[in-house]
Amino acid sequence: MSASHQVPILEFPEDMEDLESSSSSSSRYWAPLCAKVREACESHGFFLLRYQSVFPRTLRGDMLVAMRSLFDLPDETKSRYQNPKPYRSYNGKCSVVPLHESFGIDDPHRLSTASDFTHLMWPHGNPSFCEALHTASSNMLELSSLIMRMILESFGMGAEFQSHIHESSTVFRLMKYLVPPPFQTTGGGTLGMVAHTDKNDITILCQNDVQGLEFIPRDAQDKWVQVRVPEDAFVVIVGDSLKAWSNGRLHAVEHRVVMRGNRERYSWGLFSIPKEGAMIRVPTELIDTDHPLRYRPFKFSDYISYYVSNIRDDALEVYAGI
Ligand SMILES: O=C(O)CCC(=O)C(=O)O
Ligand SMILES: [Fe+2]
Repeated sequence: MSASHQVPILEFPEDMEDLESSSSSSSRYWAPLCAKVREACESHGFFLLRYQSVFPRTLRGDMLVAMRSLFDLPDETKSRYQNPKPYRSYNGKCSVVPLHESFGIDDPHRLSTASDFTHLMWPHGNPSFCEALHTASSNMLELSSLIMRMILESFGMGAEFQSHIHESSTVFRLMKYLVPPPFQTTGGGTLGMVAHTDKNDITILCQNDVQGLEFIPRDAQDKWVQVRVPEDAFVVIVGDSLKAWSNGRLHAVEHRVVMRGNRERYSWGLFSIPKEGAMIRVPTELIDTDHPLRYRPFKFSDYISYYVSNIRDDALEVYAGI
């Protein structure tokens, strides 16, 4: 892996909450950290993040137990979860990526939502699953809002743009990748998730210790690079909506999952998405002679509808590019 393809690893300190406060001594640390987040989002479109206090080891363990219990349910039970919105319903072993299974749940940081989903899967309840889902999504939502705030501040934008954060909701995705058949495990591996850019603002992913995530570096448009995600790290990914909002300064990285070896992979992620009806509009602060306007204003929901019916790699440019 060449130096430019090294994935940035950031670490947020345990006392992050104190740093966020605006006193001048803490801002000496806060501002450089915001700049590092922005730099990673501009140069790579994603980064690895260590931030123990958001996701202690015990919660990771609880999430993995919870996910195993969910995906071990009979297909018939899992298929009860149907949702008309794209990328939500139980999606199992489809013909394009037969190794992949997933659920997408809207806002399970609300206890009632986590509980409804749990009761649909386990009519007699499953308190430990519900607790893990609710806590994981609440903590990851907090982290996602923090990262959005850091990005805004790195562009010199303060409270007046906080609406961009508040006008977002979330989808929490639970994913399992099956072991590829033995004849497919050698060489290039088997595709677990097709190449794509995320369509939302920011994605925060966690996984078990089975690797598989790959990305195309910003400066090498045709070369896939494997990422080794440490077990205690998050992967933070910039999506198309944030790229558009930033007038193309931030990079929405193309990524995919390739399965090799003989162990199952589990991952879970919080996708922050603009709220129903919210417009994505480049702020005037991000338009200048070096950065002429690249995207027209658009509604996220319209963009998703366009993407779902056209599925193309250059969807953002074709749909909203100027
Ligand atoms: O499972 C992973 O690590 C990646 C998932 C992903 O890229 C997605 O759901 O958009
Ligand atoms: Fe993705």
